Amino acid sequence: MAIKYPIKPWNRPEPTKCELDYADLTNIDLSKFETEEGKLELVETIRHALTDVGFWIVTNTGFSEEEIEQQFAIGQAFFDLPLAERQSNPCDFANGGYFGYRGAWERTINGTDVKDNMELLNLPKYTSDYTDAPRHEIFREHEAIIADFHRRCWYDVARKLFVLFALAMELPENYFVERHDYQKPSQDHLRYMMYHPRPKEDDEKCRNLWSWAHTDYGSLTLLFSQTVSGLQVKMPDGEYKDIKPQRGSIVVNVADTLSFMTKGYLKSTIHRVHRPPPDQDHIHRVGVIYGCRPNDDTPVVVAPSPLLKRLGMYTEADAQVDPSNTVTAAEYVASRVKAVHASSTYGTAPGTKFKYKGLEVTENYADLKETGETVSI
Ligand SMILES: O=C(O)CCC(=O)C(=O)O
Ligand SMILES: [Fe+2]
Repeated sequence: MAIKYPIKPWNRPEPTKCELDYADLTNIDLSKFETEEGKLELVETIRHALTDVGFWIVTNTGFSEEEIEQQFAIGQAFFDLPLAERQSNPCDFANGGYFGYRGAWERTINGTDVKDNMELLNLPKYTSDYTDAPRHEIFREHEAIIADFHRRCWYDVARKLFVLFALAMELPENYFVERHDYQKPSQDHLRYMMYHPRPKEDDEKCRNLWSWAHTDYGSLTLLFSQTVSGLQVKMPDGEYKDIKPQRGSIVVNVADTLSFMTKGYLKSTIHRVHRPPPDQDHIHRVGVIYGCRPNDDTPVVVAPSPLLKRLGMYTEADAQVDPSNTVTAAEYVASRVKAVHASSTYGTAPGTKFKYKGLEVTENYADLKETGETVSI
């Protein structure tokens, strides 16, 4: 059968020559996971890194550089399709749905006339629950490669990190794995993403931000390292630092539900995407991301970790919570997706809170220090 959607090799952009202030992130070398000794060493590393930034560099994940570049190439091929074709299978934001397509230039940014420059496509899991999920023809044609990549993001990377987190928190090894079972329905997705360069004058009107400061909604985000700079993480002192591209590695961060399940011990860290440095600000910035979320029916309750108990963070009230009467991961994520995406504007006033039945995060906000604004909490 003739190939309708050939995937052209992807040319990785050159790293910036500008000097940026990079965050010093702990490296988690997953090749060590395979031996008992190595695994214990990783647990020690994680134990020390758990509470620092909430962002790590994960290496030796089993993905070759070629496999990763192939995913960027698939993303690029999708974004090269005619707009009408890309626009099929839109996300059902009104109902909190996040599988499918979101176009760029659809929303204005926080009171300005500048439009959102971010375009994305989220693919659900390759399991029997999602056989009938709408998928663009290009993805069907390359399904074998994409499905393999999708599954390995979970089995080879997220699963191992969940084991390490559980051990570091003195929980049964599979505590988090069971709550994120790849075979069960969840909002996990593989994302191809593109930021379109915008005129300097437009960027200046929205603080040069391509993605507003935010936390992610699920449990873990796996961001395949890319060479166009811009991703910045908010450090504990409130300053933003850049994430240094490291070919072949994955930048991993904790998101909201995992933070709730650990009473904030694991930090859902605020990050943003800034207009890239001058030698890269004309490049279409392609991203490949795996967003990991708890199984849809997982109650968002605090894990009974002996560590949290010793720290006084797991309280009697946490022990009394009835899991059958609690917000589920699917409910939380859907309500947040709805709040952020089912709107014609993007970005909220500094310090705005998103609340859903007792779960609360600070919503897409510009940095208070930068704006000089204050909020009463
Ligand atoms: O594009 C990036 O580097 C980060 C994207 C991001 O933070 C997100 O999609 O949640
Ligand atoms: Fe994010």
